[in-house]
Amino acid sequence: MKSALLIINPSSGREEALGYVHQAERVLRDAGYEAEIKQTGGVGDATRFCLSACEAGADLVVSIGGDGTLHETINGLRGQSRLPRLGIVPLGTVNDFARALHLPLDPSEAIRTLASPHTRPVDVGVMNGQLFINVVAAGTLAESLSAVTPGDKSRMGAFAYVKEGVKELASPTSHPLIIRTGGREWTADSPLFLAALTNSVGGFERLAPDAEVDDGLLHCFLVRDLSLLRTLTAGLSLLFGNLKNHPDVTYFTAKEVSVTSSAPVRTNVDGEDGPPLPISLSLLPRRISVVVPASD
Ligand SMILES: Nc1ncnc2c1ncn2[C@@H]1O[C@H](COP(=O)(O)OP(=O)(O)OP(=O)(O)O)[C@@H](O)[C@H]1O
Repeated sequence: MKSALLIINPSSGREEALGYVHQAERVLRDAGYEAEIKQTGGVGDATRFCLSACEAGADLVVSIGGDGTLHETINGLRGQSRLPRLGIVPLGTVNDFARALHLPLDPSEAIRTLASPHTRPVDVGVMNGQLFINVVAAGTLAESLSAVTPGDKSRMGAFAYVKEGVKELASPTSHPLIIRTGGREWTADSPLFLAALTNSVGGFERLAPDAEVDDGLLHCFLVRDLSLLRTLTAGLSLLFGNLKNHPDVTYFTAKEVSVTSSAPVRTNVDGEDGPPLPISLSLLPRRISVVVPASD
């Protein structure tokens, strides 16, 4: 019999995940899995649960929660030679990765998808030895996203991020950032550097419209110091999927990038607080197989 581990974060999004446990168990049992269920209680649990499932030879690991739970779950796959397939039931606030993969955003439909025999290989990012699945951001705008509280997320959903972002955009602060890739180098006072693996960042599905989950590239945006007027035009470019062409944005793709600063600058990785700069980014092409609907 095949084995599956369901990792459930009861606090994700609007705190609805536990209500889907029985349905998920039933779908997996009908698909021939013996399913174990583990509930996270705090930071690092999803990583530990996933790691022990890998070591026990699990065929499928399912993340039931938001992007943060998914981020912790995939970090349990680090260094493993035989990887289980990854199932995703998006129950977070934004669910960027599920959007990028065109997975069903309706939890019941996503649970039915777990029985699908189809998978799609996806790239995984590496930042200072940690894995990420969606995006790394550095700078004051990234810090403002980390200021969103779980209470705000439960109450306001994705609007909680918009609220903090708009507050920061009204008077953005910049830090001196140095970006290096291959033989190239950029230095700029910047409120934001982004490296995205997928097109969906913070719920904006048009931020990096060229990014594919399996293209083997980091899609990088360096935003230079902006006046309020230019901030507004950059906001519009973001909405219309044209950010990379904005005159104050440097866009490039790379397989490896480093970001340093002479100032203390924090990062945000997959929507969660990350380490301070310096960071080194790279990726593992098509490393994880994600269960997708039959039509994908
Ligand atoms: N039982 C728990 N109570 C509180 N926090 C938890 C619990 N289990 C895990 N966590 C923490 O929840 C965070 C992940 O939340 P997740 O991203 O899944 O939901 P979200 O923040 O609502 O969604 P999104 O990332 O889309 O904004 C991680 O920091 C994790 O350590």
